[in-house]
Amino acid sequence: MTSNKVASGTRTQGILVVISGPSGVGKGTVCSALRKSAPELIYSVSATTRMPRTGEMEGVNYFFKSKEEFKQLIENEEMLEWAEYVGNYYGTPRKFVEDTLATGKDVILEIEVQGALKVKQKFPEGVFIFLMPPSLSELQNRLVTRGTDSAELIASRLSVARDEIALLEHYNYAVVNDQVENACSKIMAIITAEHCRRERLFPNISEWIDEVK
Ligand SMILES: Nc1nc2c(ncn2[C@@H]2O[C@H](COP(=O)(O)OP(=O)(O)O)[C@@H](O)[C@H]2O)c(=O)[nH]1
Ligand SMILES: Nc1ncnc2c1ncn2[C@@H]1O[C@H](COP(=O)(O)OP(=O)(O)O)[C@@H](O)[C@H]1O
Repeated sequence: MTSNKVASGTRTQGILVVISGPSGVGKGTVCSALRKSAPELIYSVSATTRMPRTGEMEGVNYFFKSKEEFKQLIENEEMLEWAEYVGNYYGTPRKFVEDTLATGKDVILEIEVQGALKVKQKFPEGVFIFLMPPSLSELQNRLVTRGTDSAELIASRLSVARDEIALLEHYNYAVVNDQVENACSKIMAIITAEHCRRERLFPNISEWIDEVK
């Protein structure tokens, strides 16, 4: 990975990377693989009103909140974005994201599509990556295989997925999650390319070119 410390020694803002896509596409799986392979990326832990699943830990998977607590966070403007998704609230704590970006580190948000589009309004300079399933039938297989949802909830997630895929055009990149390793490699390539594009490697490149002329 590239460093966000520019040659002159000035620290620049990190990149906000938003990984989104329909439920069951593999956002959680891909992000936990990235967490292992690219520990320099910082993951934002969301708040939610949904019940913890077996093995999930407070502050690691989510900050678990009651509906009242969640509404209070919204009122106090502590949420960068929030969305209601299949009957529960999910949101990104604002301060952690802003403080981490200010230290020059890249932050990953793994969030659903409505929330991603709200973040885009506040951080248009972010990198918005839509994780695509290889097909709708494979998406259904993954939701069934995961075994966390009832048939009714799976049908509801699939119906939401069709509307979400229609919003692909608002994203900077689409990555098909065929194999987890492929998806991770593509995401890492995108982040590296974005660093290069923002001239993080040679932020003073024009001065340097003047010097060699
Ligand atoms: N808008 C928004 N969506 C979130 C946030 N955190 C998680 N999500 C999304 O909410 C959806 C439901 O998450 P979850 O209940 O963990 O189910 P799963 O991802 O389908 O296993 C997923 O699409 C998550 O990516 C958040 O902070 N904001
Ligand atoms: N590339 C892949 N190929 C096959 N199965 C996958 C792949 N990525 C994820 N899965 C499986 O699909 C299911 C949904 O993945 P998950 O990460 O929970 O999705 P999301 O976070 O987008 O809701 C899980 O059972 C996971 O093991």
